[in-house]
Amino acid sequence: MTGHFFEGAEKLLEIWFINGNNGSNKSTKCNDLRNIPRDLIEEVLNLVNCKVLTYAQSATTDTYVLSESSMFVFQTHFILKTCGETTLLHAVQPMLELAREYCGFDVVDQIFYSRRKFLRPELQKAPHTSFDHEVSYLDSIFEGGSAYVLGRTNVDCWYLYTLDKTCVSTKTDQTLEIIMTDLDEEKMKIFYQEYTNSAAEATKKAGIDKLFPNAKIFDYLFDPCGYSMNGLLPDGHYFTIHITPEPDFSYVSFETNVSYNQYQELTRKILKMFNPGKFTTTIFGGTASTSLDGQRKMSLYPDYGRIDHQIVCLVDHDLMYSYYKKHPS
Ligand SMILES: C[S@+](CC[C@H](N)C(=O)[O-])C[C@H]1O[C@@H](n2cnc3c(N)ncnc32)[C@H](O)[C@@H]1O
Repeated sequence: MTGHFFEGAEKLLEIWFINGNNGSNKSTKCNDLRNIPRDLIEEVLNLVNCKVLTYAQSATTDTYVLSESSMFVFQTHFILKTCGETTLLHAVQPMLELAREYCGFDVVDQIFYSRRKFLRPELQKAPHTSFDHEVSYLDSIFEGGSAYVLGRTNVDCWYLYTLDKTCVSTKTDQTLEIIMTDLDEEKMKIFYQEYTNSAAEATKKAGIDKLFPNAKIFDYLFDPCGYSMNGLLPDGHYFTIHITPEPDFSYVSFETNVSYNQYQELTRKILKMFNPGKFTTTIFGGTASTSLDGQRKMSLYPDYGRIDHQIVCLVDHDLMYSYYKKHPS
């Protein structure tokens, strides 16, 4: 394979912290990741090989649109999502040090590192050259890590690394991620500067602004093509969409932490918006949030066959992975 290529598949890292020193494991006002100076966050992002394109703050969240995807910083956790040939895991150790120094967070409550199988793994830089190398890297930092692979390793699969322990703060959290490939070429034209003048116009044309009408949207249209957006909802929830529209390796991801009861409807809207040939959904939930049981029966979509469907029950979280392929027309 030669010529232009971009690895859309993101590496996704989420780290939750607690203050082990105050006995109660409760965070105080000083225990806040948003206290880390912005220039130090940017230094960490340099190590990962990505740049900040836009930065904004809400009452609950600092949000960064990056040259390769996104970062969200909340009081007790952060989410870093980077694509291309970035070296996301180089952010782990520096972020642990910054969290200790500026926020008094001396204990990692939980970590989730996940990604889909890369299209071209041979282009990745260490430690991302294989999942085994990523696991060894994380094992050198954390104790009690567990590594999982879901889906078919010879077709399409999804990897996860997490800590095998009970957690304090993540039990009520939930996340939906939809990863789409083989996208509709007509729909992907929206995300080329040749057809669309600005990021705001792309957001409108695609209907992204209608997904959560009360969201504040931070969007970016790349030259000559490509699109990234972060959305902040008034209640502190987020959503984020990243688009690689080139037909030979098209890729779109959608992620949100809004509540479970919206997932079915949201997935339908996203499928209509992008019309992928294949997609996976991962639904992640703390065991204290609404049970995944309802999702299990609901997650069927008319134009698609569900090829794989796996449920993993971790110590404090349940995870549902599903892989779908469009029916031949
Ligand atoms: C950063 S965006 C979205 C990333 C996201 N992970 C995805 O693939 O859905 C990637 C798209 O922007 C294009 N692009 C243009 N200039 C870029 C740049 N300087 N850095 C990263 N991507 C760029 C790529 O070719 C690709 O189509």
